[in-house]
Amino acid sequence: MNVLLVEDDTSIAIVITAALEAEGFSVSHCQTLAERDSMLREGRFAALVTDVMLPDGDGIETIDRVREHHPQMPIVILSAQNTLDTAVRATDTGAFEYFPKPFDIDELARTVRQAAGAAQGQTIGEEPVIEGLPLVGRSAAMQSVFRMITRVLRNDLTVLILGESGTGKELVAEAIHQLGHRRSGPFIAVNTAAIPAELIESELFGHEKGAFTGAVARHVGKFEQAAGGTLFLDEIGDMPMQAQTRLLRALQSGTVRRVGGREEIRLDTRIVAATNKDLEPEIAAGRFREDLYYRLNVVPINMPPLRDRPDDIDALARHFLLHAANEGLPRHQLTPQAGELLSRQPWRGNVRELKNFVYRLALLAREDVIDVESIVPLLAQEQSGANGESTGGSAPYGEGRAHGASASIDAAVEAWLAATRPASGTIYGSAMAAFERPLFAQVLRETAGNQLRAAQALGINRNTLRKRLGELALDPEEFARRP
Ligand SMILES: Nc1ncnc2c1ncn2[C@@H]1O[C@H](COP(=O)(O)OP(=O)(O)OP(=O)(O)O)[C@@H](O)[C@H]1O
Repeated sequence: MNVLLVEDDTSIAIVITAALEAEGFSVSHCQTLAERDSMLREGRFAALVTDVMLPDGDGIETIDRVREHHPQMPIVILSAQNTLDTAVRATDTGAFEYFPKPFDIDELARTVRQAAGAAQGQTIGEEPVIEGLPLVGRSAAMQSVFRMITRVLRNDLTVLILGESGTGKELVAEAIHQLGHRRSGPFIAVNTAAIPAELIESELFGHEKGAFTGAVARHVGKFEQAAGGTLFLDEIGDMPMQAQTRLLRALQSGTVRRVGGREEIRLDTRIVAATNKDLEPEIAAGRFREDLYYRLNVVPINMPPLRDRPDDIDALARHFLLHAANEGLPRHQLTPQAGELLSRQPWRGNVRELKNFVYRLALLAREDVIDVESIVPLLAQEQSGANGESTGGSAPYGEGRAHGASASIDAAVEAWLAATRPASGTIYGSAMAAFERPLFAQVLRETAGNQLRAAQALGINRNTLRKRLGELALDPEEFARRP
């Protein structure tokens, strides 16, 4: 069986060809769309494996030309642009499979074998593509999230999104809605943990007038409001038992009944649920219904914590800087070293914490180009818990790791070493000088520039202080309080 490979990167083409040949295929290779079209006219191929960005155009946009003459031919798409948008564009073509680069070459070869074996082709999706979804993720872990998203867009399978707080669960739910076949309907999000237990059923299922004291009018519940669209049930792990039972009944029967009502209303909504709780222990402890878990967990999507995908951090930080600027904050850029430093932080509050941090940075940074020096003090604050509300999340992190002030000094030292890289043999001297400057500045601030009191507080000789201040170009006058 012959496979046509369209790939302009010769070294990648060589590797793929070898893997496909090992799988028993013969491979015809070309580098442009024009060559692709002419080879397809002339030869017979069991499958097409194509890159997206080619010298004479886009491998996805021009797939219609292939489909016209070869409607049944399985197509496997390879792409270096690992955005959700590309994943969706690729699957919208009805491609057999989409591989973001870098990919596992053996998996690719196996997939082509499967595709050629099945050789049944698929129809071209009719759905237009929504550009510019704000889901950033180039890590392998996020690429598999994107793949899962593309698999549920044309069906109504229930999706359960699992992951720590701030990992992007709600954003993924929105993406499923906006890109899916129900996008013209509403997206209704309910935080089940935020609703008082006694109101939850009425919130979800609605109530009839007079159903209970205070029910002065009929209320249409979230299930009905979401008709034709998507219902996002957030924090499902915190739902009270009784509401769980009613939810299960609704999912089983495909109908809801308003509280105090008799009419059975057919469900017409895709359900996406999410939780940051590990549901299995909740089930074991009798706090979450096992049968409901199985009902919801049809398609699980696991959101990896940010610390497990450091490859995403630089791109996310740049994305948020851009957003901050679009929202009227000063426009900044990030140096590669600064991006690298951010990528090494734990971000216990995940993407939410990073986002808040970047917005604060955008607000506070004085330079247009943000380098390590602007980040270190803010990071130190972040890690000493000064911005506790922004760290969010209950996720356990790094047992045995230093906390509080010592953690912030650790982080500052690590960042400083990474950024300045003093020559071997000079590290101690440079580090002491780097540490002395902010230390002296702080003590001078506290003593309003009084050198005698500063020297006493520091426990050093006044002349030594004066000499060091000169060497460090610190002017005590600057710390004198102005009236
Ligand atoms: N991959 C991503 N790309 C861009 N922005 C993201 C991404 N992931 C998360 N965010 C942003 O981070 C913030 C937190 O995300 P989101 O609210 O979706 O998290 P969550 O997992 O639902 O959190 P919680 O469990 O606390 O509800 C949001 O502002 C969201 O837009």
